[in-house]
Amino acid sequence: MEAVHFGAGNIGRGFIGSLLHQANYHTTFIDVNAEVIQALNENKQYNVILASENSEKHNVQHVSGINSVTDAASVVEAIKNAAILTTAVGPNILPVIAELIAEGLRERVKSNKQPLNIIACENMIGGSSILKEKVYEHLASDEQASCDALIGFPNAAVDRIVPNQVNDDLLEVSVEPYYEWLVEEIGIKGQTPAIEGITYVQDLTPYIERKLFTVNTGHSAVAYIGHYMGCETIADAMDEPQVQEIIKGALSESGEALIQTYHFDREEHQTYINTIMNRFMNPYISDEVTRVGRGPIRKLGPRDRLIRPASAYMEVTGKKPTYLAKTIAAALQFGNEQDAEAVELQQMIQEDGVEKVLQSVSGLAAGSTLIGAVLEEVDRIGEWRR
Ligand SMILES: NC(=O)C1=CN([C@@H]2O[C@H](COP(=O)(O)OP(=O)(O)OC[C@H]3O[C@@H](n4cnc5c(N)ncnc54)[C@H](O)[C@@H]3O)[C@@H](O)[C@H]2O)C=CC1
Ligand SMILES: O=P(O)(O)OC[C@H]1O[C@](O)(CO)[C@@H](O)[C@@H]1O
Repeated sequence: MEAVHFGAGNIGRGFIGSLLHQANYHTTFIDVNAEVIQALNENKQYNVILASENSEKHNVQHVSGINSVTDAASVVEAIKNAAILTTAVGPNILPVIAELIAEGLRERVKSNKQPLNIIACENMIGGSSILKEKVYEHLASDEQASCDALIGFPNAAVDRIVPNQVNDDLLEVSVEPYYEWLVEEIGIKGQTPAIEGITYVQDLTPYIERKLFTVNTGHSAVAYIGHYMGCETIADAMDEPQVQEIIKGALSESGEALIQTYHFDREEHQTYINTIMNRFMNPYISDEVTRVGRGPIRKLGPRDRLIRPASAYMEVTGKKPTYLAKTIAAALQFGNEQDAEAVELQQMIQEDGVEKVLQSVSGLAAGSTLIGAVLEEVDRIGEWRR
């Protein structure tokens, strides 16, 4: 069975590639990183190491790579024959890969009448649906109709912490033992792919919101507050009592919104939060706050991990959030010369001020309660300096 996976990075190799191998797929990774593609074609295997006491090693075999910059024709050929297509490239890259996927589908549906499921494994709500929209922009209406019959775009949520890392072996990747891959069954065309590790759910919304507004809200709180306080890693930040206080408060606020919206059991949700806090403190992982905070414009978006839970908390409780507002205030301070979005955000703040940025980037109404709450925390932020 052939799998095509876009993005041979941390999640691609360390999570999706590993499960595809265990499910007996040959995986063709598509990437723009020539070095990684060359290594995949030369080595034809790589190791995934579990970041835990025993450093358990999983050897992932039956892999190859195609450089989509230099060999688009081979990507089209691979898509024609694939039994599943997955992505882990980052939300901003989905529109970039859409045209090539459209070319592959255009050729595929002419001769291959087997269904194909395309699963975007990105930290975002509705990733596969957005990818479908972008792909369809490149297809004529008759081609779209053929795809409607055969090509599924089920939405998914993926959860596994895979930090940036430099290993002697370029392909080796160290990952936390925990993982969760949820796929919405309703979007599947044909049989559900038999991949151990995927949990199929009828309605993804409660699960992806629970994941994004707990794991990602919490992780970004640690990253932004920690970065503001001068910490380099998530582990350093988790050692700070103020970070602990803010993350607990932020997850209690997002938790309230989730519990009231989706009727999660209060005790079970607290256990979920505790598990996540322990994952952030995994001593076998070294994760930079700059990685976890990367792309602050995306993360300050209206539907993302900071603004959405803060707005939802206000909707269900009628109160203004304190700890999510502190986290948003810290996100607005996230300067990092290596991060194009961080640079752009700081420029926007300099030119227009925080209030305007919260309107344009976060979609908040001028004079809204949340803007007021964040501005109060921006004024107080100096209190957290170490
Ligand atoms: N690393 C993590 O802990 C987690 C990441 N995610 C999500 O997984 C996705 C990928 O994240 P990571 O693996 O951490 O990032 P990464 O940066 O390690 O991997 C992304 C890969 O995509 C490749 N890429 C960039 N442009 C491309 C293009 N046009 N065509 C093909 N490949 C291209 C890059 O070269 C890179 O190899 C993101 O949406 C992220 O939010 C989700 C859960 C956890
Ligand atoms: O990948 P993003 O959306 O930039 O988020 C930062 C990272 O921190 C996490 O929230 C937890 O590891 C990952 O899911 C993610 O890679």
